[in-house]
Amino acid sequence: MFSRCIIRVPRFHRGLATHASVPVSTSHPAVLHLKTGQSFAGRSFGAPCSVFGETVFSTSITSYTESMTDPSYRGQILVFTTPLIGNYGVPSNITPVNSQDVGVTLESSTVQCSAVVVADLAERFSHHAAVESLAAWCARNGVPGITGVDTRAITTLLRDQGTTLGRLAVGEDATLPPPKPEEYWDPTTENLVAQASTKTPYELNPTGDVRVAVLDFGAKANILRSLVRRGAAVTVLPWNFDFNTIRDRYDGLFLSNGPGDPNHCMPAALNLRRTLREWNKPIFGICMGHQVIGMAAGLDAYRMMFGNRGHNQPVLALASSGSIKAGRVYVTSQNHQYALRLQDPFPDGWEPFFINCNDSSVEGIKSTADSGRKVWGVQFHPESAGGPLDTIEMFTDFVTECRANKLQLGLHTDGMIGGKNEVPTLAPDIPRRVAVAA
Ligand SMILES: NC(=O)CC[C@H](N)C(=O)O
Repeated sequence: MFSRCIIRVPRFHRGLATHASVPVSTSHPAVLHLKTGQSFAGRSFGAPCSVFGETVFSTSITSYTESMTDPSYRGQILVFTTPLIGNYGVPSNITPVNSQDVGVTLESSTVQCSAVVVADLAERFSHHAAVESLAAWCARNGVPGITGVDTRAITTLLRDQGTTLGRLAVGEDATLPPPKPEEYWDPTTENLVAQASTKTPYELNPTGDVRVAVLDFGAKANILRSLVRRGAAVTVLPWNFDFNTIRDRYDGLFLSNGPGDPNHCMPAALNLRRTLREWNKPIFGICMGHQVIGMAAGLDAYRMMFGNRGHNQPVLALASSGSIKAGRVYVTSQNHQYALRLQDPFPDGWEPFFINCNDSSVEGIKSTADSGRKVWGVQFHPESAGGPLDTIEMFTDFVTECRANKLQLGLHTDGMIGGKNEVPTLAPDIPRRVAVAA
């Protein structure tokens, strides 16, 4: 008998199902204006304020919490193409103390994007780890959102016109005419990396057996976790710190992701050019870090039409290295607006590593086998958070190379820089987030 279809509706966990602080039906009106002239009216949620930003879309179907706390989204109004957003709420962002402690559960300590645009905000949420709704979280972090707009139409426009400056006008502002073209704020004119980077060096997992310095352009927490989980002692440095002044203390250098135009990072690329000339240990860069490696190698970083943001970007490996096999396609997590220009010939000592299967943009570069160097850069995010873990072993490859390099050089022996367990410090006052065994 099929007269009654029984659908099991999961019970909301521990009474955590709530309504947003202000139900959308009674919230303020909101309008998303694009500099190209179109406007989309909906209802506001989150913080009741108006913002400017660069309007971009992401095709990810999960992980709105990770995307929104990714520092690379700084200055951007993030449009989710997935219609229902907020249905699993937001977890606590305080990390339980364990051996992989980098201080946060999500990708940074706060919401980084300027605003979010969703078709259908879920005001009720259900997840065992959720502690609040998306709307309440946005409100607490001063970030406005708009719901009830046709995100398919907005995405089609952004795809056809390219990434466009926008204004999310909320409340009374929503009744005003759209800003004039010259009134739109362009976040890429600012050095967003300088805002997102740590201001002072700090260490994670100082008892790790291999020492990795991280140039922080706005690093996602999962990048730091991925290094720490593989046993690295990590020193996080401000984006413009000249690593050359301390490089002899390290077994490897990592360059992180970061927001905005990579050309603002030219000072870091120039420092790196010297490192590449004079220091022969493993170097790995992700996204902004990859672009900085490319600029140091002599490649040009250009602005793409609408970039790649999502968790389903296929990339083809053109060379084998470590866990990566030439000829294989890997599905990757991405969030970028700029890319390295493919040029023929490539600079001496360098080769393309990956290419995007959709738009043929450069997805990775590496030093050639005969260059004597071990340097890799990838435009995508092997650390995921969110997205697929197809390329996560690139972190193992990097830390393994650092370790092998250290063994070759004999740095593992006692007597080097005060003995193998002593952590050389940059300055006595570097704060240490010391790992505590779980
Ligand atoms: N995720 C990133 O590191 C992004 C790099 C750079 N901001 C870009 O948009 O291309």
